[in-house]
Amino acid sequence: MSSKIQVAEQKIKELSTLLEEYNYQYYVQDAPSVPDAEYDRVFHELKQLETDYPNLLSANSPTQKVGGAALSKFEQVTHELPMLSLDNVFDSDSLNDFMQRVMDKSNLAETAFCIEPKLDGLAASIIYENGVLVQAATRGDGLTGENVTENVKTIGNLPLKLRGENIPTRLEVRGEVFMLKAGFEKLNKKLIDAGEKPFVNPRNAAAGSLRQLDSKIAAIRPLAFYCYSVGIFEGELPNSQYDRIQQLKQWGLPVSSEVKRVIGEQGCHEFYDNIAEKRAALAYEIDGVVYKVDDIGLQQKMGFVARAPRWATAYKFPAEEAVTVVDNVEFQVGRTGAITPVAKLKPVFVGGVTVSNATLHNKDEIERLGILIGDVVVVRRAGDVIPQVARVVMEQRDTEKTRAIVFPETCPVCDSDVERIEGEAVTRCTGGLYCEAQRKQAIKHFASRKALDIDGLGDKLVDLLVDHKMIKDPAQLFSLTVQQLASLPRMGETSAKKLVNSLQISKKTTLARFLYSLGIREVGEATAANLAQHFKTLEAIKEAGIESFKSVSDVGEIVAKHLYYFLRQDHNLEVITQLVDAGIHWPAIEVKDESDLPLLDKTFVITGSFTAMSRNDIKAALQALGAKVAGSVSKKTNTLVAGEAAGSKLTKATELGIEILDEQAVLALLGK
Ligand SMILES: NC(=O)c1ccc[n+]([C@@H]2O[C@H](COP(=O)([O-])OP(=O)(O)OC[C@H]3O[C@@H](n4cnc5c(N)ncnc54)[C@H](O)[C@@H]3O)[C@@H](O)[C@H]2O)c1
Ligand SMILES: [Zn+2]
Repeated sequence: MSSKIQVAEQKIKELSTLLEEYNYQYYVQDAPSVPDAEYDRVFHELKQLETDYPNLLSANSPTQKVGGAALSKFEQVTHELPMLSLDNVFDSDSLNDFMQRVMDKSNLAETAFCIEPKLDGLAASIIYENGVLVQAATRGDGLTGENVTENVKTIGNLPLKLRGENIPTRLEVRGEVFMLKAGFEKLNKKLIDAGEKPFVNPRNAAAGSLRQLDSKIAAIRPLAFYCYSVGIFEGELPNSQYDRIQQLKQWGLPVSSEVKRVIGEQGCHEFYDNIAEKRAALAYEIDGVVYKVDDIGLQQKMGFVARAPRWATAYKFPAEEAVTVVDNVEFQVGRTGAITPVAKLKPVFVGGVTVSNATLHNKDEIERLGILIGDVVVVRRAGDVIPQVARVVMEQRDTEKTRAIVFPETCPVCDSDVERIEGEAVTRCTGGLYCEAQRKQAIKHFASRKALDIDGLGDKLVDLLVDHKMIKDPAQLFSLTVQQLASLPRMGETSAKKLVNSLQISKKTTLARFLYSLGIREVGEATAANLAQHFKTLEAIKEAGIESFKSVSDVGEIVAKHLYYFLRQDHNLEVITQLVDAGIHWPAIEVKDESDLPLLDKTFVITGSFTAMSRNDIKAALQALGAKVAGSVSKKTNTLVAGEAAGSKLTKATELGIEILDEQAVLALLGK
């Protein structure tokens, strides 16, 4: 034997063993370790070698077999007609070759094809006797399948009894058991919540659900079925694949509404493009299109090869999943300070594009995936969705080459500390005002209406100022000159002067607005007002500890921590000092003793509309007298202030017997 043949023989052995292992995981365990594209690649490599060295082709080769063996825990069913697989093509040239072969055989210039979506589930054979469902089986190895009658009977859209006329006395329909995408998501969520292992994809979820010994479990799984062919039958059926499917539909059997009959190549390509576009929006997964010769006579004339008919082929969509390696993990800081780990991948072609980055979202996701740098991973890109790491191929982990993903302790952009608050998935940079990644966002917030309310400083202008490196933080706004501003595109001297003027005006503010303007996470206007009222001075707030923050109304553990960490960053403190140095000031908050707070510990709710005072002003005035102002009526509410057109809150307050004040009464209470 020449050494070349020996090498080929060795390779064939290797590939066969690998495919057998993949088949076992896929068909027996319902849990594939590699994406279909990877399986198909190995399969085609083996097929090519066997074509090149026909003497090395064994009848036992995975290329000659269908599926996996039936599990012995099920009763076995012998198929009267073998259930085969389908040949695959991946490009339009190979599809054209297939069409050409059909046309050569048919001696017709234009042949009719029945085109069907290639449903991504598992094949089943269902036998009806005198219109009654008597047996259902999986494909198994094509000759022997598993008896899953009781489970199939639980499938919602499948009739137990056929309806209509001329039903064959015996009829075997074949089709796909699959799971709707929405049902799959729900099922996986349930499994995860119950601490169980989720399914890799809807196909495997359908297979795992159908092949349950307990039909009660199958019954609660969201399975569906579509017919796509007829096996054995005793009775009359049309002589066209398309007409047969329509006939099945008339007997009450579910069929896909996408099935079409077209003539010639042109129609076939159009159908493919059409459904490829629709794919993401379909309620179920499809992995390609199946082209079948429509004329049953011609089908019979063309016949079969070992594992597939010659009269049909599947044109598979570009794979949505591919295998690659994680070279590194980098950390990106978003506009709001969220730190996102991003996997740097060995570039891989998936979902029609080359992908070299995939987001890992956050720490929880990293833990869920169990991913390490150097791991072999499955990357998924479906439709326009950004690429994700779907899972780690644990079988291929090389512990010599992998290392853990370590989250940075400081922000990779500004070096401030990062925080991750318990119960939150996101890790954030606490640099806030200082962090370059968050700069624009921070300045826009600072200038916004409820913050410093800087007239004329819109989002676009902030972008320009930062892009032109004229400001780095809000404090630098106040040293901008008319000349500098006027040099910006689309900015005349008049607008520049106006802006400098409104910056000047904005310096006079309140402590509450100032606190709000700092953009501390989850510190909204109401919280800022409560903080100002509680602590009275900026100094007191800077010195407060977590517990002390928590004693402020509306401030819980999380907000307290955000406040505390923000004010522990030297960078942030510097910006605050610069702002005060730039002249930002506010009136001192009077320290009132408790006798000045007649509404202390009283909870008010305000609803409806008012004429003499705005709702916000009423709120502020009540708070100044020590009241708490809440958003909804509950047993804890003491008083409801109800203006014009008050609705459900008024009803509820009346039901609970809570004191109700109209506009006049509240004005009197406030001494206005
Ligand atoms: N990831 C893995 O480890 C792994 C392992 C084994 C197999 N696989 C995948 O499974 C494929 C092989 O499986 P297969 O033999 O079931 O072949 P297949 O899925 O490529 O094609 C045949 C099957 O298509 C289904 N089908 C859907 N719509 C149909 C329609 N309208 N008409 C006819 N049939 C339709 C039927 O179930 C039929 O049995 C591989 O190409 C690979 O993608 C993956
Ligand atoms: Zn930062």
